[in-house]
Amino acid sequence: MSESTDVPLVRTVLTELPKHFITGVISGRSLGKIRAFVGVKGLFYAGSHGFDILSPSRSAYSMHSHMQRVASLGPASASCCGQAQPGAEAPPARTDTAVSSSNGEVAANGNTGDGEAGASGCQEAGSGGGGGGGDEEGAGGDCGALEEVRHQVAQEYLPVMENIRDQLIAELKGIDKAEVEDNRFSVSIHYRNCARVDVPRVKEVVERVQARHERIRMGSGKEVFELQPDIAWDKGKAVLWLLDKLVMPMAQAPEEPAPPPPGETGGAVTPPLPPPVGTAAAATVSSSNGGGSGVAGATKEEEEGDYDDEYSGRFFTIFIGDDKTDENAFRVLNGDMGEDRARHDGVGILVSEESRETNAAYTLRNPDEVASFLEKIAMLGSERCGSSSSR
Ligand SMILES: O=P(O)(O)OC[C@H]1O[C@H](O[C@H]2O[C@H](CO)[C@@H](O)[C@H](O)[C@H]2O)[C@H](O)[C@@H](O)[C@@H]1O
Repeated sequence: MSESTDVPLVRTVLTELPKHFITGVISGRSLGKIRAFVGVKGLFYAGSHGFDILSPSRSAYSMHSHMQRVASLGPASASCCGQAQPGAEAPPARTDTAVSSSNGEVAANGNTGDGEAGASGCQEAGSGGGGGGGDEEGAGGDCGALEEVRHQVAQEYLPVMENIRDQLIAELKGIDKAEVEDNRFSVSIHYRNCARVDVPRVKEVVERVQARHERIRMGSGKEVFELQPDIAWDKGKAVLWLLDKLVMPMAQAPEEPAPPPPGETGGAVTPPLPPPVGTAAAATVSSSNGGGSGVAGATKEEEEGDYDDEYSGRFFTIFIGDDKTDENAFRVLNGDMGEDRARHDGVGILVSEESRETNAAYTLRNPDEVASFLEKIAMLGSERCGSSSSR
């Protein structure tokens, strides 16, 4: 977020959105940092460029009520989107790759770590939390909640990444203002404050450290180099994973009929699924460099509701991002990665003041425009609920 960005507005919008749409944040920062930075509960978070994914605690519950509303009686039954329906039960816990690990965030050259502590302590639902615990209380915590799903894509690389971090810290010591940032599955080497003449030296060190390790790739961003596991994973893959493994299965989950709406008696009959409702969203969140993004989902039009299976077409994903690494997610939503367009329909929105080559379909100029856009989406969500509950 730029300094002029209305941060409280962004937070309010991000708090509002998940009541109506499945909402998430994907960042190059570590999971712990991005959760602490955004500080909103009820979102999906993916850190380390999507290598480290965490569903919100109680997400299954709230999504369940979204979906239950959709699958049972349609809008007329809704108390309101995102509100738990009376008697609605949380679906069983889903667990995935759950690990516990030490707090991995360190910083060099004066860049203080921001407390990954316990980000990995929240993932193993119902198992006592394992590890750190207490990660960013108030920033999405709820350790021990049964519904959390943690998915770490390259867990076996953690010791390697720690080695890389330590080597970089040691070998960049002689270069003034070069900073090493530990993002757990990605180590970022910032040179924004270095003398221009030192930048090639920074690059040399990074390349040397990279060459010492197998299957490590080097990327770059805004005045930053990044080393990360060289596996077929990125923000686009993370979006697909979220859609396929969490969002769609949860949409399918409710099989029991919803309780009847107030004033009605008798069991609810489950009619065929109504047209697509809900959305998945993934996006990077704003950062102090003025970039940033939020996420939201949108409703598809009823006329488009001719689908060949019960998942397809039900989700429309809006991915907003400003970083080079967001292009992978834009590509996924364009269907450029051979993905089934019907299943992964959506659009990418690039946040940029300047015109630049992109796979995104649309542009917003800055974080303030992102905030206004998301506010409108949130309003649409709440209007939909308002009108549906009055029907
Ligand atoms: O995926 P994102 O959420 O867009 O994160 C990308 C990088 O964000 C951070 O770096 C950015 O902000 C820095 C200042 O805080 C700035 O110096 C840098 O140029 C920006 O790219 C973060 O520090 C990186 O690790 C992320 O990869």
